[in-house]
Amino acid sequence: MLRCLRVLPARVTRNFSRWCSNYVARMRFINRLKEDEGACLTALESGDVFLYHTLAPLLRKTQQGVFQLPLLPFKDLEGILNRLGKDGSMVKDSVLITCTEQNRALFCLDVGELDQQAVEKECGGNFVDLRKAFFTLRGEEAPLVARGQALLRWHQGNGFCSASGKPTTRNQAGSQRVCHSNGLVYYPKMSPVIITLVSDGKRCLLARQASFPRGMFSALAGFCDMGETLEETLRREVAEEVGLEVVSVRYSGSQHWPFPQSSFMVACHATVSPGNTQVDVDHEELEEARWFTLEEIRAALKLRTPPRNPRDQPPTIWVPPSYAIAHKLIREWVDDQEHPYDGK
Ligand SMILES: NC(=O)C1=CN([C@@H]2O[C@H](COP(=O)(O)OP(=O)(O)OC[C@H]3O[C@@H](n4cnc5c(N)ncnc54)[C@H](O)[C@@H]3O)[C@@H](O)[C@H]2O)C=CC1
Ligand SMILES: [Mg+2]
Repeated sequence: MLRCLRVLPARVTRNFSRWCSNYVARMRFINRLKEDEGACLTALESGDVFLYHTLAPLLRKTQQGVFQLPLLPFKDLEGILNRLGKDGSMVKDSVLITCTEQNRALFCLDVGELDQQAVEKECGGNFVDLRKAFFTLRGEEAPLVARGQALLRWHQGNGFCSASGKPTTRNQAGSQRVCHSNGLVYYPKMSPVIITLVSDGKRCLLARQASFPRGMFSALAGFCDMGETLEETLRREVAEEVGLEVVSVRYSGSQHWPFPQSSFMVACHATVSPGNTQVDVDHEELEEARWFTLEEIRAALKLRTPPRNPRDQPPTIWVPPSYAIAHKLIREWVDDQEHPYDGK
């Protein structure tokens, strides 16, 4: 980032430092809310809450036909709960998600114990499956619903201490749970996953699991084993799933992936040597894996995803849509092929 800043005009760097100091203040504020019960409650009372019903987020369709995540001010939500015959103090069960750039704390709450249709009517929206919400929402809202569901799911599944069997209690922010009988503290869990696009210099390797939608191919992925480095996971997964030995690894980026549960996806490019490209697929894990040329990948990237006509014969090859980190890896690979790094 600093290297980029050197070549930016002064106006841009001034704006960046203003944004940066606001960012630092926000991050410190969020951190304080996790530690300070009173401050967190005050932030909730002046903040906004978005809703889930049995882990399905509430969305609202605007007159322009765009789906949005409705944010309900604390007082409004208290009123809605009272009208539905519930004690409004239930809002205090909300879990802290983030703080907006306008410095409003943002929380989420699962109202699964209320009648779904009654809440929908009161709030003017619909509870939809997370997968649909994640694929429909725009910009920043998709990661927010994913994060909210992951935290709520974690709370719902960690109400008891696995050592004592006694109930655990959460802090106001919902960033941890404690067993008071033995002092054990539990934090939300994610499973680290490596996802990698393997290249032989001219082609890239994509695979499909039997559970993927018809025609969809993606990068190779696998969960980290206990004690492994990411590089070790990557080399092992590629060896296990397609029988190839990786010779180099380059980090690309990361993404929280909410399906089927919370995974922390770390995306990397990998290469095998051009003399070692014979694919040997583990059919327990993958239905198919094969090398694709640049032309085939360009054609797949041009398709609308998922395609309108998935029953076509023969099936069209398509790749995950733009919000999936696999898509970013594939686009980067195409860029690298079209504009190879010359080392300068
Ligand atoms: N965005 C994308 O394009 C893709 C995303 N993925 C995601 O990557 C993740 C891992 O991919 P897979 O190929 O399924 O992994 P994988 O190749 O490690 O195989 C899955 C198996 O690993 C075992 N396993 C080990 N640790 C596990 C854990 N913490 N949770 C669940 N199973 C565990 C289970 O036996 C499971 O059947 C999944 O969350 C999947 O949704 C996978 C492929 C493409
Ligand atoms: Mg796998």
